[in-house]
Amino acid sequence: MPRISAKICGLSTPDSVGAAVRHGASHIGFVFFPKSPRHVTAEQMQALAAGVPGHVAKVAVLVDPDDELLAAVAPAVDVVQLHGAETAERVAAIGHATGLEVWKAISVRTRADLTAAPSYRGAAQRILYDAKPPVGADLPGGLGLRFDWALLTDFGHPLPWALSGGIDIANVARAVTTTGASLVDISSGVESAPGVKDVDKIAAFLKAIASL
Ligand SMILES: O=C(O)c1ccccc1N[C@@H]1O[C@H](COP(=O)(O)O)[C@@H](O)[C@H]1O
Repeated sequence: MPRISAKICGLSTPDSVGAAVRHGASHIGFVFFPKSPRHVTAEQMQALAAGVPGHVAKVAVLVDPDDELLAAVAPAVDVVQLHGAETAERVAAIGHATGLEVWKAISVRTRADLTAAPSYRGAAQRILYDAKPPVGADLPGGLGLRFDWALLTDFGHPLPWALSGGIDIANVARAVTTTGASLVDISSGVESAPGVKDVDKIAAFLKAIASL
């Protein structure tokens, strides 16, 4: 079992799913957000996820989802990642309604942004720290942006957590050393263009993770 686990996010082709699974991803993510170049429908995700072995957790990345979308997606995944402005009450309700593990993404630019995390205790099972997008950005994540990882160095994490935002093969060792993350989440960093996953980059990234 590697010391550091990795979620490869924004998968939309059988090849990229295969590469993530074959090379040891602990989690694979599917984005349900029409403005995203990684957007998939529930039907596409079900087809992509069909042959994924049980030890690889399937994560649905959702942004302020309504109940209809949740009902369409939840039966085929193991984890719901909420990347919008969901309150703790909404996060808890989604957990109860779906029976799934729920991750809440927190957008970070300054230390003050971290104060949102404790409010999700008892509602989410994991916090995902991501970089805050620029004002007016089309996407709340998946922009390849980093935040100041040193902000997490002495932070008293209220919940299990993962690190995301601008991680790539060149910086992942520093990301892990600086923050102490044991689970990292990557999307843009294993792409050749927005939404286009590169199977060689996926393989190289997971190889690098295994050696940390
Ligand atoms: O990837 C997207 O398009 C996306 C859309 C809507 C919400 C979240 C999205 N991606 C998440 O963003 C982070 C970081 O991605 P990156 O490595 O910086 O590109 C990751 O958690 C994705 O799940």
